[in-house]
Amino acid sequence: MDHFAIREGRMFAEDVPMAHIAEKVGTPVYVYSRATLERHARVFRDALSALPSIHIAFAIKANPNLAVLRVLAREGFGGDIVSIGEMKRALAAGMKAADIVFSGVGKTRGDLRDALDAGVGQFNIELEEEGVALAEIAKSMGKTATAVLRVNPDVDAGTHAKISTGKSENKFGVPIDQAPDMFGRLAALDGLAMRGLALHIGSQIFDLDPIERAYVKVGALAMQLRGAGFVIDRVDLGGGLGVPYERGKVPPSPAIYGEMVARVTKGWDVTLMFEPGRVIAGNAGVLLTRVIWVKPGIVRPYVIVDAAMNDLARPAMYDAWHDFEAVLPSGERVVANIAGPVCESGDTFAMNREIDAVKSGDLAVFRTAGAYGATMASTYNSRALVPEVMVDGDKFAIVAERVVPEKLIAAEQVPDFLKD
Ligand SMILES: Cc1ncc(COP(=O)(O)O)c(C=O)c1O
Ligand SMILES: N[C@@H](CCCC[NH3+])C(=O)O
Repeated sequence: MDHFAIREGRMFAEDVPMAHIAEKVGTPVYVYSRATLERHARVFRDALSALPSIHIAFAIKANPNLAVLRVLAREGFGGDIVSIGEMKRALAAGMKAADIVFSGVGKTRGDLRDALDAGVGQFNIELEEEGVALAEIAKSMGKTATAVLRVNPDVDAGTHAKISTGKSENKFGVPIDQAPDMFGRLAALDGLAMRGLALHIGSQIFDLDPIERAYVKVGALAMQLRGAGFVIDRVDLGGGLGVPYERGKVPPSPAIYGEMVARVTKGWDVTLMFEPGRVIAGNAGVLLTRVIWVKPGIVRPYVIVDAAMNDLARPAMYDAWHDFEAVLPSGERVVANIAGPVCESGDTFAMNREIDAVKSGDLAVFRTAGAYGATMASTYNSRALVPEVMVDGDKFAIVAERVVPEKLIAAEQVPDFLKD
């Protein structure tokens, strides 16, 4: 069921007309559907229901909005964090510290201390020195940190180069051939309880084969370590499942993924942990925008919208596709380019795309913008920070306000030495 559907000629978010949100909040604005988020959380959980023991930690980087995290906390999800800022958000949204997994290659000693202090449930160690530091800090605090070693299985996830994380040249995880000895050295440290392994080979993955190959490698390593006498009671399988950005390009469903996981991990006798981000939030949000001008071009017209690369960075960063649809479609279609107002040629959402015909003042949405959308927004060109709205049936609420230039200017100062 699509919660951003055209009914009686106009687009709704659940039961709220999109035009109503634009009128009340202005544009550009991210619009999230609570019902979609809940459905995605349940579909993902149900897909793993055959597994004996699981823990799902939403990858907070995908969408750290407090209301979004609150919905997922109520669905029993923990959080996968990569910063103390994300930890603070997870806790503020009602996730339990024990359900938080701390990933990331650049946790500082201060980060490790803050996370231990808060009672974070699992540390995914990305290099030996980090593990040694974690052990020392935990010991000095009279604590024991529960940890797993993130391995880099050297598998190509077949995704965009900038979002691949499991190849040997990527910065993530320790080389799998060095993992057995490193695990042994870390397991011997006071202050650290090494309990298993983690991996995550990339994002927006459409092919389950590389994921399966990576899981098989990590499973074999887990069994080898257990055979050597180590306690291995958890394996964190990461996230990465793709979503359909473009009609007709459909990734493997969570159910198919769940069947593969059940088959590959049979007999592992561990708690399996998952860190889904995009698959939960991606299609639970759209970016609502208004057409400023339609500029005749030499080759094609440019539809200039009031959203820009600072609001939705994915097209500029990864040449990513986001479907563009009019809120009041006339049925007429045109081929056009779509661009934002930012002073960069890269501020282009689509080139030579067949889209709904739109004119100045019309509303439209970029779809599949609920993950890696608002969270990657900036204020480049001194534009306001884009606001976020959540819809729940026929109600909606602003869940992040538009941060206007006056507020941004108020956080800056001209120093005394420049005041004369
Ligand atoms: C360690 C880790 N876990 C989980 C995720 C979430 O990935 P996705 O949003 O593709 O599910 C990422 C991002 O790629 C990640 O780096
Ligand atoms: N930000 C990326 C995904 C990165 C995933 C985090 N490791 C995207 O928008 O597709």
